[in-house]
Amino acid sequence: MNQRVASFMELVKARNSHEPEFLQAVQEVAETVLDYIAEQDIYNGKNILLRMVEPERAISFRVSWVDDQGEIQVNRGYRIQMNSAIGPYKGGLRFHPSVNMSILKFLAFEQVFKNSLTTLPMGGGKGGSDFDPKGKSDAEIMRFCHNFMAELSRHIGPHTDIPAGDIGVGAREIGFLFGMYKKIKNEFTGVLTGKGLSWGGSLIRPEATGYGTVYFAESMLQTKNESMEGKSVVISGSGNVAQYAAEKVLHLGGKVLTLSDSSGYIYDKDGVDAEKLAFVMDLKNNKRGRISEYVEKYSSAEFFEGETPWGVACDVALPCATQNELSGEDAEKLLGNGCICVAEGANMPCMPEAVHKFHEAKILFAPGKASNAGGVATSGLEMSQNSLRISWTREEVDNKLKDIMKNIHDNCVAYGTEDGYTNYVKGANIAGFVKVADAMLAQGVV
Ligand SMILES: NC(=O)C1=CN([C@@H]2O[C@H](COP(=O)(O)OP(=O)(O)OC[C@H]3O[C@@H](n4cnc5c(N)ncnc54)[C@H](OP(=O)(O)O)[C@@H]3O)[C@@H](O)[C@H]2O)C=CC1
Ligand SMILES: O=C(O)CCC(=O)C(=O)O
Repeated sequence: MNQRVASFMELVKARNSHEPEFLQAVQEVAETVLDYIAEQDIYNGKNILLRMVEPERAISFRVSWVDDQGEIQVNRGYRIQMNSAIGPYKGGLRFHPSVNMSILKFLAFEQVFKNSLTTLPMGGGKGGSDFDPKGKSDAEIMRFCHNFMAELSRHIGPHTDIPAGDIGVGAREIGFLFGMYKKIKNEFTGVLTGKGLSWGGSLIRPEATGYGTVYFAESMLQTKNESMEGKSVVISGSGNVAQYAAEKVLHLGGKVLTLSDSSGYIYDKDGVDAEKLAFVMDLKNNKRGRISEYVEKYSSAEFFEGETPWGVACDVALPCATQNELSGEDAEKLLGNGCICVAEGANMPCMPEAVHKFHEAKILFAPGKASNAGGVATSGLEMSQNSLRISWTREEVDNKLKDIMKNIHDNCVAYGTEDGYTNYVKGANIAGFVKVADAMLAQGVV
């Protein structure tokens, strides 16, 4: 760590000492952006990054609700409104027992850079709750979502802050949240994205994060005259992002070898084909089952309880589950098995030691804030369609998504290439920073 970064991190740590994930995300940006800032006269002495690491607003609130046994339960709800320099706050809601300020601040901070990279006018935010949707009935989920929105509705709006889904928040939860917002405000507006198609949602939004991650990986591979065709691909997770990443890999002629959840991973030596993927989608999205059930249906597969899939030999790895799920040791296994490309579908799934090893080995590595930006970009397209009261076709949205991902890729290359190697982390951080920083400068010290 150079002195500039060390001094900066000392200040940030003094204020956020109990927030390891947030410090991890800030340090990665500081390491790539501070030297760039020092070289640019316009940013020098303006403390822009120091301002960017402080949320404009961090809201924490009580969510009480009644379970199916008539017991009163209490959870904590949050919304971090990180930066609104280039547009209203935008970012998902996560319902998971691990949710706390550190995790949401890291996600909100990354969201600021990601949203800037999309080139759409969206600031960054993130929110959620330590509520665990696993094992809850639909009625319990509905009561929780309604009580969560009863408070959140005071802080959001179509011109202020537009939440969406993330871990544990999918189409069902967005429906319940939207229903309560509409009731409280008595208005039908595009206050959430990821809505159902018949009430303001956009085609391709469910697919967008996974598809976008694979479009990004394909662009990276093309810089080496390679493509997804014929590649073996290891994917973690089996939720929204993993499912549609797997679908796009299949469209492009790749072979999906693994999927996982928090109980372990399945390895299918024959590959997860379209029919098997449809089984997984039904299992996860409707039956809300466990990935281990895959091996009861398909004998070509094995289940590895409590393990992650990074030891399986592959050409391409797509971590699509959660933060810090791929360690330095895992990175060594991937490199040892000849992996040439890693694109993050999840937010910050690779630990810093893993990223360091990928860079050292000079393989293709994309940070989530660039490679998974297709989800929020398509949310931006949903907002445009809501404002214009129109809906674009599937093909129109998919083409816009492809263009946006290509543009993000090219911007990373422009800002991150040195001596013939593209450091996509550096490229994404600087390209994301510049747009937000310029807007902050123009708006003065607010
Ligand atoms: N949805 C979106 O549009 C976007 C999502 N992302 C990121 O992608 C990642 C996945 O999100 P999404 O697919 O929407 O979420 P889902 O809730 O649909 O799926 C999450 C998947 O990750 C697994 N998982 C969650 N926590 C852990 C853990 N601690 N260890 C192992 N596995 C875990 C889940 O398994 P289990 O069911 O057992 O918990 C599940 O398979 C997150 O990092 C999210 O922030 C990024 C951009 C946009
Ligand atoms: O679509 C959105 O607004 C949220 C997407 C998101 O949470 C993310 O990019 O991590």
